[in-house]
Amino acid sequence: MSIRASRISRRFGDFVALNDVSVDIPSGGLTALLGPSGGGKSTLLRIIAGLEEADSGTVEINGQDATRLPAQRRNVGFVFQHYAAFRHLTVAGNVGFGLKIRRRPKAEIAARVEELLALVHLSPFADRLPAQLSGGQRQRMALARALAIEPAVLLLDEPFGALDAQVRKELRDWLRRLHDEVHVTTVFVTHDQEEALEIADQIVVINNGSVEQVGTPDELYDRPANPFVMSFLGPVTTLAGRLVRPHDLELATAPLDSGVPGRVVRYTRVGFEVRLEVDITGPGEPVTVFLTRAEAAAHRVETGTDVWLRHVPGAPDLPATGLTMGGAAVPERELDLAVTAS
Ligand SMILES: Nc1ncnc2c1ncn2[C@@H]1O[C@H](COP(=O)(O)OP(=O)(O)OP(=O)(O)O)[C@@H](O)[C@H]1O
Repeated sequence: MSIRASRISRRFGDFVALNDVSVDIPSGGLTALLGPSGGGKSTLLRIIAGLEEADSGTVEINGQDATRLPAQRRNVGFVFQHYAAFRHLTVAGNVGFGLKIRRRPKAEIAARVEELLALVHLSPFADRLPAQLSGGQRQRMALARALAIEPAVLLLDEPFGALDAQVRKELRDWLRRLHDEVHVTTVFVTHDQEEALEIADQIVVINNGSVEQVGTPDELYDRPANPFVMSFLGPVTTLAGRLVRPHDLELATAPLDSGVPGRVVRYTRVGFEVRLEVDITGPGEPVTVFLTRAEAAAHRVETGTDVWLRHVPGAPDLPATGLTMGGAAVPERELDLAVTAS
């Protein structure tokens, strides 16, 4: 079931949450709506679900105009970050709830619930209450419940947002595998670029109520349309007026052809990686360089080493001007790298 949102605008008072946004979501794919907090991702998802009305624009689901259809007639399954389970119902009861209110025969409900619990690996927990599950198990139950009604589309709003990093990672791998089995058209909201790059077939980057770029993870990473997309997808730094990625810089300890000279002022080991801060000779902000441990060892770099830097030919770069970080637009852990570009 494909989804087409065309020319969607939505204001809250004077605030423009979505400004003339158009998005095509292909049938059977896993699409991520990615962007900073407050950019409008959830509002767009809620408009697609029918939980929120657009001021203007249309929503088509599978070629049918759904703009005026109430949520319950759009055949969508929805999972939120904080999933509200029925506390007094068992896991099986929660998963089967949608079928029960649709008055499906008992035997059919039982069979479907069993099948779904197996799919989300919760069969042994069928008779537990939601309070007796871990956070990750509860989100899997939420997904099973959303899938129970056989929705045409599955809409997930930061479904793993409240969980710790390890569980998040496990669940996202699991969601990708689940999707490969079930193939229901799925749209999920995330502000985590790694989550989007890792599991989505298509990514829609949304910022300040507008679409910045749409593409596959590789397209976005290799050919970012603008400095915002490039800096949102990962760390960036500036060399000779170009916005580049810190691991796309070549480093040498002897003059390099068209290399920029500088001196290492900070050396930090982060797991398998070495992160350097290089003060450029002459004016300019320090440049961040990421090397593998082996590269750093081969060059014998340490704090105080004189180095030459060059951008690896063919790696993406953009003019460093016009980068609008605007407050919280860039994830916090990227900020210390991104500020060197502003
Ligand atoms: N009901 C509402 N009333 C007023 N403002 C709202 C309402 N819903 C959303 N907004 C505002 O619209 C903007 C977009 O919100 P939205 O939830 O779509 O962003 P988001 O990209 O999903 O962010 P997050 O990742 O933080 O959820 C935000 O600035 C938010 O404060």
